[in-house]
Amino acid sequence: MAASNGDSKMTQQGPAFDSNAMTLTRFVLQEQRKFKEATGDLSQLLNCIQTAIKATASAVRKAGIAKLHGIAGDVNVQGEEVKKLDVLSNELFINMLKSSYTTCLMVSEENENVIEVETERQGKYIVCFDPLDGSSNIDCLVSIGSIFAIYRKRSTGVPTVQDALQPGNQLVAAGYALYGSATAIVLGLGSSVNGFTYDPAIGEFILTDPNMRVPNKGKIYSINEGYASDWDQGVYNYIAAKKDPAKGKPYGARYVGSMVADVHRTIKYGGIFIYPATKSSPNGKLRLLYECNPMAYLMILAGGLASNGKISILDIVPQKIHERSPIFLGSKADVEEALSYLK
Ligand SMILES: O=P(O)(O)OC[C@H]1O[C@](O)(COP(=O)(O)O)[C@@H](O)[C@@H]1O
Ligand SMILES: [Mg+2]
Ligand SMILES: [Mg+2]
Repeated sequence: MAASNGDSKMTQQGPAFDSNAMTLTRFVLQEQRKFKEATGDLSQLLNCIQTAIKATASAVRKAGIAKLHGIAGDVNVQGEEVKKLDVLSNELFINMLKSSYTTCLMVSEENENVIEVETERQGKYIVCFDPLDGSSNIDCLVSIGSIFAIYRKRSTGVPTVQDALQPGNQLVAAGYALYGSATAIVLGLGSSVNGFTYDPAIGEFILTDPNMRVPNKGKIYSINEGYASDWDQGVYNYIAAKKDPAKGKPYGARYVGSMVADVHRTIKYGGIFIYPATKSSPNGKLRLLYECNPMAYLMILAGGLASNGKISILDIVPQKIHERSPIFLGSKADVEEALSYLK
């Protein structure tokens, strides 16, 4: 119903939805025509991922209340089992991806082995995903996210785990959802990275950050300094230099502890995000297939860099589905400078 002030654009919920607004659904259809992905398969897949993200966002926003009615694993007042968010989001992603009829294999952080899709529901894509990223931040209501990476099955015959072990330079598309002050999706597809914000008034993700570009150089470094005593000397020297006024204006330090939130800030503001190898974790902590590869793909598509300290993340040929990799990711000049300290 139009507001009484006669402005036909306003409704009681706020500005009326502009029916020409670029929604994520429309954007994907438009983009896939540009680079000739199969007839609608990719749109169908991304729509199903979008649905899993909307359902996860709804569960994230209610998590505190759900806990009021019983802790995870218990039964709440409605007699429903209160699932841990990462279990729930994992089930949502698996169910939505299977029902998209566009995937043949999945890798989830939460599942030890590859997830096979029954033959009658198989499609040509392989999706690696982290259904809930930033798990240490769930209970304190700090931003968390979901991450996905889409590959095409390149071999003929029955899908096997080998089909999932593709380097990031074979990615078809990748993206993440950020459950923060707003719910956002950042999608790397074709030749650009685009950001969408969820509008609850119309239940759609609207294009709000077209053609995202990471600044060539930033003023922020992001690393968990609690492990400083465990870092290689080169990392230690780089971070010390970022704090040393004798070496230029010191950088700000920001670390959320959710990769999606730290990477989103890095794309928006510039700077560098580092999860390095440490003496206790020689390959770092973050997983290659569903954390480092998708984030590296997005950062590089947005004009930045992503390295394991020696080569581009996207050139690493995975050996195992849950293998880890050190990662230096962000503004081109900042990553190049950091790498110069590792030699
Ligand atoms: O607490 P630490 O060691 O700094 O690790 C933080 C990192 O761990 C993670 O939470 C790992 O991801 P999951 O929460 O999906 O396991 C990243 O989101 C984050 O960047
Ligand atoms: Mg994660
Ligand atoms: Mg996770």
